[in-house]
Amino acid sequence: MEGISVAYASGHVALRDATLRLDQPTICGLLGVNGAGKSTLFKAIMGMVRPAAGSVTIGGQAVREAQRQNHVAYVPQSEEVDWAFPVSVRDVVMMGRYGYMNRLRIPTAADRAAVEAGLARVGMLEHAERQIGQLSGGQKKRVFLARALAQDGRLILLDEPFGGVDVTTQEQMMQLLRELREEGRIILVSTHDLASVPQFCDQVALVKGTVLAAGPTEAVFTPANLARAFGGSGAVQAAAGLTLAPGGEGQSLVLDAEGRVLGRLQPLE
Ligand SMILES: Nc1ncnc2c1ncn2[C@@H]1O[C@H](COP(=O)(O)OP(=O)(O)OP(=O)(O)O)[C@@H](O)[C@H]1O
Repeated sequence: MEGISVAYASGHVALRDATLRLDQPTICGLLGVNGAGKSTLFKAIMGMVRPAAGSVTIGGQAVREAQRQNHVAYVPQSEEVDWAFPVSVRDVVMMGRYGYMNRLRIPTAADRAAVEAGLARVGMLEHAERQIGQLSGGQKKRVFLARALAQDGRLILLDEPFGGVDVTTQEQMMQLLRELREEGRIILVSTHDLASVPQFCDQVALVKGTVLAAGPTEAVFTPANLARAFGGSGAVQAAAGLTLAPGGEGQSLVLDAEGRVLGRLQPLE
């Protein structure tokens, strides 16, 4: 995305002159405080909001064309889903195949196979017949991940997929996302779990009304940048349960609550 600005009907400008380029298989963490504009950035990539300025291209194509070719899969924030809607887990995952179907939406054997494979990969086959509202928080996340898998998108957007999931589920989801990267996909994932960023994200993009900084984690996930994005390193540390300790040569060590070293941060230029 190149220089995009997005204003809502209320007149609120959620993003101004935001630029982000992801050009190889990667896991990029989208970080920022509540209201920073992360979901808005996803919506711009999905074509759900129209930028007032700037452009978004996916694989060199306009958003609409990339959508038509099913290149972009989206795992929404749980709050955006109507869980009372009377559909089963399998129905939701099948929605990932709609873009491949004609207007009558009659699934082919390939569509069914993709759905079963997606359900199996996230461990939700045994729950396939359940109404989506009956699932636990972690199971709900898995269902939408399975929908993205069934869609077979080259770019996968996940809006806070780890919120409210247990440690084991989070680790399984992260492992799956690593596999998807190895398959050549680009993963853009918003998260408030800063502690997992150094091991999980190849790249980070810091958002605060724009993209403040983006690039390789070791270069961008720095104390100074985090302070810019989150308004003070003390707040970051408290929010993430992180501690920063001097690591020599101007570097900082990121320690978790138990004092384990999670990563090493380079000083900001
Ligand atoms: N439909 C809307 N109409 C008006 N303002 C909106 C709308 N959606 C979002 N906003 C505003 O735009 C800003 C960015 O919101 P956005 O949802 O992109 O933030 P976010 O970074 O995803 O936050 P969170 O971490 O809480 O999910 C916020 O100030 C929000 O209040």
